[in-house]
Amino acid sequence: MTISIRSVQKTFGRFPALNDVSLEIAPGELLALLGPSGSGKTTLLRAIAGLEYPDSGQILFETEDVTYAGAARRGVGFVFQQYALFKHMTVAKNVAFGLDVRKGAAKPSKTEIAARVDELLKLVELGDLGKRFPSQLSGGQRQRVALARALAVSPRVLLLDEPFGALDATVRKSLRKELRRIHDATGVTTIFVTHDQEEALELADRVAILNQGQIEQVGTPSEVHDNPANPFVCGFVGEANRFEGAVRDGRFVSGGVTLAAPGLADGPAVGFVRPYDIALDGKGFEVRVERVGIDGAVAHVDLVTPQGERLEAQVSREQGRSLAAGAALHAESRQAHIYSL
Ligand SMILES: Nc1ncnc2c1ncn2[C@@H]1O[C@H](COP(=O)(O)OP(=O)(O)OP(=O)(O)O)[C@@H](O)[C@H]1O
Repeated sequence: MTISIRSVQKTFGRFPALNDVSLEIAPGELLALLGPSGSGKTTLLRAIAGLEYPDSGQILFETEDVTYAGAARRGVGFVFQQYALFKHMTVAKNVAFGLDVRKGAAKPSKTEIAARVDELLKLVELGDLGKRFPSQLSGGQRQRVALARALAVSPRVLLLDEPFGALDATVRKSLRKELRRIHDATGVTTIFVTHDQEEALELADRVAILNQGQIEQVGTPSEVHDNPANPFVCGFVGEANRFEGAVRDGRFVSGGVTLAAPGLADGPAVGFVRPYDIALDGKGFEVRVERVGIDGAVAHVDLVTPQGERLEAQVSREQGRSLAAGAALHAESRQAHIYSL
């Protein structure tokens, strides 16, 4: 189902939580809403769910205007960060809940419900745990149950608000892959809120980056990472060294750091270089190695220019091992992102 968000505005008191937000989500797409705390992600998700109403603007499901429709009418499945499972019900009963509460002809038979619960528990790989209670599950398992429960009613759209936020890093990573697999198996249009850029880039088909109630950029993970539209996106998506300086004659200069800035007009600018876009192979501006930290297959090298600018390069483990603190080198960026101010 296509979801269209058109010029949505939402103010709490005098604070604009959403400021003229427009966004189109394609059928079957997995879209991440990414942004820092307070940027409006949850407010936008709640407006799509029908748990919050915009002050102005429109939300369409296909051609149906649902801007002021109640949550129940929209056919959305919702998963929150906090496990909202019913503690006194078994896993199977939790998953069945949305079907059990249906009335009259809309309610499937007992056998149908049991079959659907079985199918969903298999899908989230909890096939054997239907008889357990939520208190007998790990945090990751509870979120799988929450996901199965949200999917039970065959929602038109699945909305997830930081669903893995309360879990540890390893469980988060594996559930991320699970969610992608489940999404691919069900094909349900999914919107996923996160403040974790790695999670958004790894999981989503497209990422919408929010900042102070506005959308800064929408694009595929590669587009927002490789071609960030503005300094905010560049600093927020992927790691980056940031320098303030000026462009003169096609070069950006910030103290001892120089970067190629072809085609940019002379004047004040801000430049970003990703640590893995810095080459330490004898060319470029002068730097001194302050520290080398080996982290698995890569090495993080802290560098300082003679004028005092600090930057980090990421090189191979082998190259990192060959570098000693105090060594004088030359650094060159393979790719930089420079924005006129
Ligand atoms: N019910 C409310 N009443 C007043 N202000 C609110 C309300 N809900 C949200 N806000 C404010 O609106 C802004 C956006 O909040 P929102 O929860 O959408 O941000 P978020 O990007 O989801 O943040 P987080 O990642 O911290 O959850 C925040 O400044 C928040 O304080």
